[in-house]
Amino acid sequence: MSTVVPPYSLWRSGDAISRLNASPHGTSLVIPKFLRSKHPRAALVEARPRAVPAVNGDTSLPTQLVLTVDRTDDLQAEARAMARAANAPFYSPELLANTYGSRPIEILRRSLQILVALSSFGIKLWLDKNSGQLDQNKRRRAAELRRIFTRLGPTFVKLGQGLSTRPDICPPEYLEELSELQDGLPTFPDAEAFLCIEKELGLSLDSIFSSISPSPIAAASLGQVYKARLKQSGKVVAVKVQRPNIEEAIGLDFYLIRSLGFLINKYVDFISSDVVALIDEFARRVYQELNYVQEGQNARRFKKLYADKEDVLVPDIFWDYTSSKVLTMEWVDGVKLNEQEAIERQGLKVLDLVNTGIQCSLRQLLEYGYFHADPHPGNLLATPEGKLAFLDFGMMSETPEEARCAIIGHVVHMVNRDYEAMARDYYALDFLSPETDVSPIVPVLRNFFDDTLNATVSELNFKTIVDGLGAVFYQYPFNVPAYYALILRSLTVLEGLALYADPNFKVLAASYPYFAKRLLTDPNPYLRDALIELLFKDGKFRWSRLENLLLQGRKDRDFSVKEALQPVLKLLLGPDGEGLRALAVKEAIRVTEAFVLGTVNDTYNSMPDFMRLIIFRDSTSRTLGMSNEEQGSMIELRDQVLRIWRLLQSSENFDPALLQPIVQVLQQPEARSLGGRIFSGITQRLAARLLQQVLRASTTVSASTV
Ligand SMILES: Nc1ncnc2c1ncn2[C@@H]1O[C@H](COP(=O)(O)OP(=O)(O)OP(=O)(O)O)[C@@H](O)[C@H]1O
Repeated sequence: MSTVVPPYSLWRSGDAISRLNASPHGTSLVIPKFLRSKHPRAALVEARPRAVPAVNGDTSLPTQLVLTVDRTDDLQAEARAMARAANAPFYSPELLANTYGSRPIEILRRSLQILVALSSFGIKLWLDKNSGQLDQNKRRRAAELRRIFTRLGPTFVKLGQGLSTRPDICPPEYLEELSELQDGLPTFPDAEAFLCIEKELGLSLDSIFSSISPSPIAAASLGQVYKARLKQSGKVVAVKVQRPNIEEAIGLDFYLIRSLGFLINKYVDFISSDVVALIDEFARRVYQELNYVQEGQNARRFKKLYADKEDVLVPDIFWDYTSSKVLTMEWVDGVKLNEQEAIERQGLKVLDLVNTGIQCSLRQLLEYGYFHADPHPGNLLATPEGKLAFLDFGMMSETPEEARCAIIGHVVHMVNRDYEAMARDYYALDFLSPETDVSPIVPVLRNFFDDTLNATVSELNFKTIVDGLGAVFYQYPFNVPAYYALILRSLTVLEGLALYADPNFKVLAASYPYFAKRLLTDPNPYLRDALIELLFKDGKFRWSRLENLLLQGRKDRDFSVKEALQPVLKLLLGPDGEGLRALAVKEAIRVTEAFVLGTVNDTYNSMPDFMRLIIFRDSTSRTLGMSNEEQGSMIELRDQVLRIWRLLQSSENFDPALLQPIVQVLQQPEARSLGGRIFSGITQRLAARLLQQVLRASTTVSASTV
C-alpha cells in the first residue's frame, strides 16, 4: 500500500469524489454533492484527548479535575459509540439458516465457486500422494492454498490466518505460507468508504475531517485504512472503514461451511472433534472483529494494561468518530517492524524494539493473560522516538490463569530438560485428557531435544522448538487450545524479525529471565510447587539450579530480590510445609557439613606434611579419609552456596532478614531439634570419619608390624 505523503489532501482526479483544494490557510475539503445532500451537518463533540491546563499556570482547574472531566467525557463518547454499534452483526447460526436457507441460487453459486477452488487443490494433493511426491510438493501446494484463500475472499483469508497459528493441524510449510495472508488484499472504491463514514457517524465528511487521504493507505481482510486530520482538534488520525457487504459475504460462507461441518460430524469417523463447534467458535471470533467499537474497547483495555511502560504505544480511540463499521484512532507515525533498513536509518535498533516486543508479549501472555492475538509485522510499528506501537485489536485472546502458570512451568522444564515433567505439563495445559498415557511422549521429547542441541535449550532457535513441539503435537492426540498456538506464533513472529538483525538472536534466551523471575517470585501454588520440584531432586537441593535461576531472574527489569523465594519461604513456615521443612533440615546438615569439612580440608591442605602426620597420621591429600571425589563435591557445594550468597548480597534491595523464615524454621518446636540434628549430624559424620581414619591407620600399623 502506498503511504500518503503530506499534503495528503489531494483527491485523485477522475474519482467519484471531486477535488480537495489546498488553501493558503490550510486544506479545505470539497465534498461531492451526493455526499453533502444526504447528511445535514451535525454539531461536533470534541474528540479526546483534551489539552490539560498547566497546574502552575493561571488556569483555575487542577489537573486531577481536568483528567476526571476528560475521562467522563470519554466514557460518554464511548457510550454513544456503543449505542451506534447497537446493531453490530453477531454470529447466530439460526439467523444464518433463516437468512440463507431460502436463497438456493446464491448458495449454489457460492458453493460451486468454493468447490471448484478447493477440489482442484484436493485433486493435486491426491495426485501428489499417489506419485509419492507429497513431501516434495508441500511448499508449492501451501503457496497455492494461500492464493486460493485470497481469491475466495475475507472468510477464507480469516480461515487461512487462523490455520496459520495451528501447528497441531498444519505442517510447518503451510503455517509459513498461510501466515502471509495479511497483506496485499484488494481495495474497495473510496467513494463507498466515504459514504460509509458519513452514514455510520451521521455527520458529513467535511464536518469531521479537514482532510483525508484520497485512497487507502492500507487494505486488510475486513477493512481499509485512511489517514485524515480531524477538523475539531487538528489531530491526525487513522480511519478504518469496513468493507461493504462484508457481513453478507461472511454470513453466506459460514452458513455453507457450517453445513459442511454437519456432514463431517455425521459421516467422517476419523475426525473425533466436534467440527461444528469449532466452526462456531471461529465464526464468533470473526464476527467480533466486525464490531469496531469492540475493537476500540480492546485497544483501550490493552493500553491500560501494557502501555504503562514508556516504550510501548497504543493509539487512542476517538469515540465520537467510531461506530461498528468505522474506527477512528490516533495516527501512529512509524515504520513496520519488518522494514528493518528504514528503522536503522532512523537511528533505531531493531533488536531493542524486538526486545520491547518480547517483554510486552510475555506480560500479555503470562501476566494478565489478555493478549494481542494477531501480532504480525504489519501490526507492529517502530515510532521515530523508538517506541513499539501495537495496532489492530480486532482479535484478542485470553489465557486462563492455570494455563499461564503451566506454560511458565513448561518452559522451565524444557530449559532444564526435564522431559517427564514436560510430558506431565500437557495435562495441566489441558492438551491431553487425564486418561492419555504420556509415557510414549517422553522419549519423543528426549530424542528431539537431545538430538537438536548440544548447547543449552535456551540457546535454541525458538522456531526450531516450535516446529519440534509441533511435530510431536501433530503425531499424538493433542488438542492444542487456540491461545497456546497464538502464543507460540507471537513469539515466533518476534524471533523472525530479530533474526534479520542478528542471525544469532535467541528468543528463548531473551525471555528466560522473565520465566526465571516468575518462578522465583510468583506466589501461585502451581508455580511455587514447580519451583520446589525443580530445586529439590531425590531429597537434595539443587544449588546450581537456584544459582542459574537467580542469575537469569536478575536480568529481568522488574526483578526484585526481595520477592525471590518468598513463596517457598512462606510455605516453609506454613501448615503444609512439613515435607519441605524435612528437606530443609537435611539440606542444612549437608551445607553445614560442607562448610565445616571444607574448612577442615583447607586447613589440612595448608598444613606442612609433618603436622599432618602428627595429627592425622597421614601425609596424603586425603582429608579425614575422604576420596578426591567426595572432597570435590563438598567443596563445590560450599563454593556454590557462597556464590549464591554473594549474588543475593550484591543485588539491589537485598536484606538478609528476608531469609528469616529459614532461621524461624530452625527455631520451631518441631524443628527445634534441628540445631541438634545438624550438630549431631555433623559430629556423627565427623566422628565416623575420624573413627574410620583411626581404624584404618591402626590396621595399617598392625599389618606393618606383623
Ligand atoms: N493507528 C494507525 N496508525 C497508522 N497506521 C495504521 C493505524 N491503524 C492501522 N494502520 C495501518 O493499516 C493497516 C491495517 O490495519 P489493521 O491491521 O487494523 O486492519 P485489519 O482489517 O484489522 O487487518 P487484519 O487483516 O490484520 O485483521 C495496518 O497494518 C497499518 O499499516
